[in-house]
Amino acid sequence: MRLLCRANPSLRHNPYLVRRHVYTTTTTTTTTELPLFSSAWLTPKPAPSVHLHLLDRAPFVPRLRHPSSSSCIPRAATGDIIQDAGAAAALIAGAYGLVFIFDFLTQRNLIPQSLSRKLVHILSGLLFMVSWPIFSTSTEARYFASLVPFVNCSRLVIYGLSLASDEGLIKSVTREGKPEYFFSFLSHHFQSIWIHLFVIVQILLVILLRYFHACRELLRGPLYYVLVLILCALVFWRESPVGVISLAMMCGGDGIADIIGRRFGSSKLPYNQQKSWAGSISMFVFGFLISIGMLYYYSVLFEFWFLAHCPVFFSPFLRLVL
Ligand SMILES: Nc1ccn([C@@H]2O[C@H](COP(=O)(O)OP(=O)(O)OP(=O)(O)O)[C@@H](O)[C@H]2O)c(=O)n1
Ligand SMILES: C/C(=C\CO)CCC[C@H](C)CCC[C@H](C)CCCC(C)C
Repeated sequence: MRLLCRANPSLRHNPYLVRRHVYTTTTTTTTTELPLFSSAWLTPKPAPSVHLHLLDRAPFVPRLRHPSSSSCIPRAATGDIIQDAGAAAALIAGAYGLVFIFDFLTQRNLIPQSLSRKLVHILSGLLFMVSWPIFSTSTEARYFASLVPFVNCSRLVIYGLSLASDEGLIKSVTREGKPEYFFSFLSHHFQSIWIHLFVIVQILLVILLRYFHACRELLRGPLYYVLVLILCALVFWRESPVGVISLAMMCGGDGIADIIGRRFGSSKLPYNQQKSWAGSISMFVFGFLISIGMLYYYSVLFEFWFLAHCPVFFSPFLRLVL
């Protein structure tokens, strides 16, 4: 990432890569940039005082919270809430659609179940991450976004515990739709009361599932997967490359390792006969390429915004030809 920033200095000012707080007072404006991998990435944003007003780091539409606003605590505007709720609803529908499409393709024997599962694995996380910019720039946006994997998490738990049945989901995201045993753990860094609550709920859930001890495969890989999506959305969101790179590696790299490894993985790793050189190498190569692609996607989005509001020579496209 440091290399990326050195190669393209404008990335340093990218809101997706660099946490950048801008505070305006009645007399002064202060800008603070944190080092790319500082632990301060995870620290809570300082609470605005009576004289401080947060300027959203908006990639698309920058908005200044007016000093004249009745409340000094930044709250999501109604427009933001409608936008975020709409985006979350659209993505939840999209997730149902994705599972439905791959179930349909598997039912028709157009693709094998193992490929269907890996394509759902690759596409759902990457599409989820690609769609983050449709959420508003309010501080609450990440909570709305994390509703999408949370709804899917609930589906997995409900069907995994056999409280209800959804053959389409089971066929699209499991190996053979057969029950398996479950075990798990969860521990991470968190920054707000909501995230603490989320972790407590998840830990209780894990204890409950361990107690029942007879859970389906839905409660292993797919459950870990959606938990990581929730975690990355809540903790890193669009503000840090850590979440983007983690999801690119988990969704893209790991999914492609399976597809390549199964086809060209005759030469196995010496310490693990389940994994091949072809699979492991493609995990790193494709994971790296997808990470770069995702970071570039976010940097280009920001530059488009910049292009609309700043002198044209900041455009990456014009920079290419100048
Ligand atoms: N580094 C890797 C990773 C995966 N694979 C191939 O992909 C398959 C699935 O690997 P993995 O994704 O780790 O397994 P799971 O998704 O946990 O389960 P499943 O094997 O049922 O897909 C392996 O059996 C192997 O053929 C590989 O060759 N090399
Ligand atoms: C098969 C999977 C993991 C095991 O290797 C992936 C399980 C995926 C979930 C059941 C569905 C997740 C949906 C995403 C949270 C949102 C996708 C949104 C998008 C717009 C399609």
